[in-house]
Amino acid sequence: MLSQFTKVCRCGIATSAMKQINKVTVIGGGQMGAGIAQVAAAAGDQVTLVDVNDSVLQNSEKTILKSLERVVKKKYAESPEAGSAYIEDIMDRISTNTDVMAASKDVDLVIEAIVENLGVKQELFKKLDGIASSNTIFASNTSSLPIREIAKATNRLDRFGGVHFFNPVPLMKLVEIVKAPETSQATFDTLTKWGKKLGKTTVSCQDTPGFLVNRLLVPYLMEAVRLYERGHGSKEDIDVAMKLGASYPMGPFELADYVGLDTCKFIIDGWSELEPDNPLFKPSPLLNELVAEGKLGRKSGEGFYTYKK
Ligand SMILES: CCCCCCCCCCCCC[C@H](O)CC(=O)SCCNC(=O)CCNC(=O)[C@H](O)C(C)(C)COP(=O)(O)OP(=O)(O)OC[C@H]1O[C@@H](n2cnc3c(N)ncnc32)[C@H](O)[C@@H]1OP(=O)(O)O
Ligand SMILES: NC(=O)c1ccc[n+]([C@@H]2O[C@H](COP(=O)([O-])OP(=O)(O)OC[C@H]3O[C@@H](n4cnc5c(N)ncnc54)[C@H](O)[C@@H]3O)[C@@H](O)[C@H]2O)c1
Repeated sequence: MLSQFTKVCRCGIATSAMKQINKVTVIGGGQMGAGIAQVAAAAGDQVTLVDVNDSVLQNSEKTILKSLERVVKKKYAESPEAGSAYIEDIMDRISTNTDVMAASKDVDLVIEAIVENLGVKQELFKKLDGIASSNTIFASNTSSLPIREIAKATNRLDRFGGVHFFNPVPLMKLVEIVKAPETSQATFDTLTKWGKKLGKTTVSCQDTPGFLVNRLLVPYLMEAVRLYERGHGSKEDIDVAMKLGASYPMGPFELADYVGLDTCKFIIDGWSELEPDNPLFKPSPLLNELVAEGKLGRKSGEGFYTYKK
């Protein structure tokens, strides 16, 4: 049987066609998953947000609501009633679920934003592949892992791509769309169209380490921490220097705390394993120490800096 994702051209040969994404399951209710769910629902998609932990999902709903309130304060400054209706409309399109299998059975797209660990992501997609419709496209929001390696856990390499959002998702304008070697053109086009529907600018990436942005950003952040470890500048001065001297909105230490130091460590550990001789990817003793102490940045209340809870 031909799937919806396949059309027959006049010559009678089955070809893949771009499809419309309207129903989305987002797996992982942390900072990225909540943001992706928000922007997808704001663009009109029916969204189910999934996490293994119900208290995370309650928190995600609060985060989305808070973010929408900030959006509305600007967008509907003159009309608070229209603002409330806008929020209600979006929140109505988002449901939450801790049952990943039930939530992924009959949707157009499953996008994963769980912990940055290859084995955990592969295990998730292997299970999903068994229950999701053959029409469903799978995508990962990974920051640093090869899309093809994650996709290999499934039998749908052609319907698997990377969709890399940036933090905070509601404000950051870019999405990297990653075409792994077996990602079909139809899947790539569908994901690109979806990124644009969400109001983002998309760039096309090959499945190379860090895609475009992180291949440049990770060495920069690692150089900042090494500068500090060598005692060549305080973290406060380095942050001020990059904000005022290079016009970055956040300094490197502020940004690492914002991203989450556990995620930063997962990324650099993975890359240093892949290329142990590359000095740019050498792990940082200070980053390791902070993560071992549970200091994960803003989300845990302390990282390079301390935050009010
Ligand atoms: C040094 C350590 C080294 C170790 C690390 C090594 C490993 C490397 C790790 C790499 C990680 C990669 C991660 C990932 O794959 C890729 C990324 O996502 S990288 C992160 C990209 N993001 C950024 O670079 C963000 C930079 N920061 C900013 O752009 C801004 O600071 C900000 C976040 C937009 C916040 O702006 P501010 O002006 O500072 O703060 P305000 O609170 O005043 O906000 C301004 C304005 O925006 C509204 N707003 C803020 N947040 C939200 C939201 N979530 N939703 C809706 N609206 C929001 C806010 O209301 C304000 O509106 P206004 O009042 O102005 O009308
Ligand atoms: N933090 C960033 O700035 C950023 C930016 C772009 C991409 N990413 C990528 O997005 C992904 C998520 O990052 P984050 O910062 O949102 O992490 P996070 O720690 O905030 O959230 C991850 C969530 O996934 C949940 N989870 C873990 N395993 C799960 C499973 N098997 N099934 C369902 N839920 C599960 C956890 O309970 C947690 O709530 C990572 O791959 C990361 O590299 C992060």
